[in-house]
Amino acid sequence: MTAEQVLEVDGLSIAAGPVPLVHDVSFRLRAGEALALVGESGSGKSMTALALLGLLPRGVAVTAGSVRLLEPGDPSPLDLVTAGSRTLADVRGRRVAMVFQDPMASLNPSITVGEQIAEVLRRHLGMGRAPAARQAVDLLGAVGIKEPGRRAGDHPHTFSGGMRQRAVIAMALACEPAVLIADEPTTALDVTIQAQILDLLVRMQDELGMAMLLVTHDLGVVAGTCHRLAVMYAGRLVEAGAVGEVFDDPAHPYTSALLAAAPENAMRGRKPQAILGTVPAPGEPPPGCAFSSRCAHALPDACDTAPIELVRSGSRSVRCARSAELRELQELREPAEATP
Ligand SMILES: Nc1ncnc2c1ncn2[C@@H]1O[C@H](COP(=O)(O)OP(=O)(O)OP(=O)(O)O)[C@@H](O)[C@H]1O
Repeated sequence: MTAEQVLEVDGLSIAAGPVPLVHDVSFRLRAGEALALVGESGSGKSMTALALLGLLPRGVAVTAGSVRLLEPGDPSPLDLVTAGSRTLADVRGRRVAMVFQDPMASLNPSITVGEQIAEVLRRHLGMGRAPAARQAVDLLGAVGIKEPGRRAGDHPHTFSGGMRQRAVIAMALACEPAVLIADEPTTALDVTIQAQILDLLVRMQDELGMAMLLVTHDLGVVAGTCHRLAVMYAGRLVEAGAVGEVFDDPAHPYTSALLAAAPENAMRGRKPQAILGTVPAPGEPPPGCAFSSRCAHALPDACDTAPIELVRSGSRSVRCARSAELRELQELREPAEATP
């Protein structure tokens, strides 16, 4: 049986004035499932994540599509794109929570960490002052803060970067949201701390049965953390599927190039190979495939004349005119011979 769907993103498009940034992005999140949204800087991952909670920067707006938050037995799910600011404020932190790269962006420097978490519990769950304070301490303990009773009374600046991110996670999870959106949650942290924070996210996700959208440019983070993977390029989804399947048998040359470029050697035994060239600027999309100018497999007739559609086949989808042929020829997989 498939787990219940908790979030349905359909045809989401985002623009900064006349400049389109994200085009027609669709994906589903199920309870207990982690979906990674990956791609190089500027591919539109953060804009997509921010749009889900109505947090787009000034001047950037959703131009089409819907983000439906589903609840079992609810015949009319909430569309977060059209929801009013009050509804969004109620949903944020209660049903859908977000963790950003910089924990200080989510923490108020002048209020103790315990009070900030308690405030979320009071606001969203209507808890009294004393029980909320006690629950805040429990939450800090649950995310691995030592001596949580004492640390709850400290201000954020007395916490290390990793501990601050743990506190932000405690705050995000305080109301046991159905969906957690984590945008590069470990990018600003030391490598050893990164692994601990990822472990924490996976453990909490599992314990609470949450759905998680993990935005990352780092494929090393995806393996072992996420079940499914959606790859974005120049504002479009170019491939999606189960992590193991996509890693073993990428269907898009861009995914293949990202795997070959991953320092964590997602393609084992190979030296990371940089992807040459640059992403086309948002306002100047080419007529055909946006990756064509960087793709070793592009053919002018097949790839450069008309937009390439996203084609679904079972749980996989891919936007590449030559995908079937290239997979058949094993052109996109890890080369058999590993270089020492
Ligand atoms: N405030 C803004 N106004 C207009 N355009 C923006 C704004 N912020 C970002 N963009 C543009 O939107 C596009 C998508 O950016 P986005 O931040 O979503 O990419 P990303 O994949 O998350 O990259 P990164 O990992 O660097 O954050 C980029 O072309 C970027 O220049």
